[in-house]
Amino acid sequence: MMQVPVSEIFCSVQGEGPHVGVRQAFVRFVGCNLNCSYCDTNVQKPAFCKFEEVPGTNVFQELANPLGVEAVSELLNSYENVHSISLTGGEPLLEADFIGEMDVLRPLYLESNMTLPDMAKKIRGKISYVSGDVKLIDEFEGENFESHLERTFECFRVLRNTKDRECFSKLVITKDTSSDDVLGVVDAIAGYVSCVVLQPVTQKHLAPEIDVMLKLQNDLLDSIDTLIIPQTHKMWGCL
Ligand SMILES: C[S@@+](CC[C@H](N)C(=O)[O-])C[C@H]1O[C@@H](n2cnc3c(N)ncnc32)[C@H](O)[C@@H]1O
Ligand SMILES: Nc1nc2[nH]cc(C(=O)O)c2c(=O)[nH]1
Ligand code: SF4
Ligand SMILES: [Mg+2]
Repeated sequence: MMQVPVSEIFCSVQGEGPHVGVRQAFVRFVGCNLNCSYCDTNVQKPAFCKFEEVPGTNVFQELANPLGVEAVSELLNSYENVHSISLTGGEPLLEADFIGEMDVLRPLYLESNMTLPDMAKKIRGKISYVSGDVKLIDEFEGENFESHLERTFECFRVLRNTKDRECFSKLVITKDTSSDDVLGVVDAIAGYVSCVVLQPVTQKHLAPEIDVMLKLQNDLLDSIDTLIIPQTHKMWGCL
């Protein structure tokens, strides 16, 4: 039976994107192949997985890592009235083999940096929702920006929007984001996604100007449904 380290398992509401507000069970895997400057999540491997048995209590059990796929599935299935199960991290596609063996009662909602197309192929038939980021950072170890983008586009093609799978894209926008870069990548993935979400970075000192966001949305709306939605879970302090 497969085992992997897990950072946390909890039940909350989706705080980002077009399904903001739906109740979800979350499993946060550890480890990431990227290192985004704005990342709000610890991607290191912890000795224990934090499990919030009763949603919203901030009371956690500590489960020794690694956890088996049956245990993780059972913990996720313990939550009531869940719309879907958020696979996040870190980068959940690094654990595609584990995800392939999960046996859960609700649809899977993948939160990914969309840079691992071969891993995506392993689980595409199991995923009902894809919240796919495009990372516009231009510092990559051993790889240039163009090949990073090519792999990103390939990953969107693998996990593209179909009648059985909803795929949308999120782009975190900072004050340093180039609007031309955004227009270029959205043009490349427009055929693969249901809509685009511009997500302003949450740290105030990194945030984009509001007029720049609204102009970018307006330019994108000429070709695709485009929403501006900030992270909402941070506003009311839930997980
Ligand atoms: C922590 S990541 C984990 C999943 C995957 N590695 C990814 O980046 O999509 C989950 C989401 O949080 C977003 N995020 C991380 N830090 C953020 C910040 N400071 N402001 C806004 N969104 C942020 C990411 O862009 C991503 O959409
Ligand atoms: N409430 C809530 N919504 C989220 N949407 C994406 C998250 C993530 O970290 O992947 C996240 C998260 O950590 N909490
Ligand atoms: S890809 Fe996701 S988890 Fe990895 S560093 Fe970037 S925001 Fe953080
Ligand atoms: Mg988060």
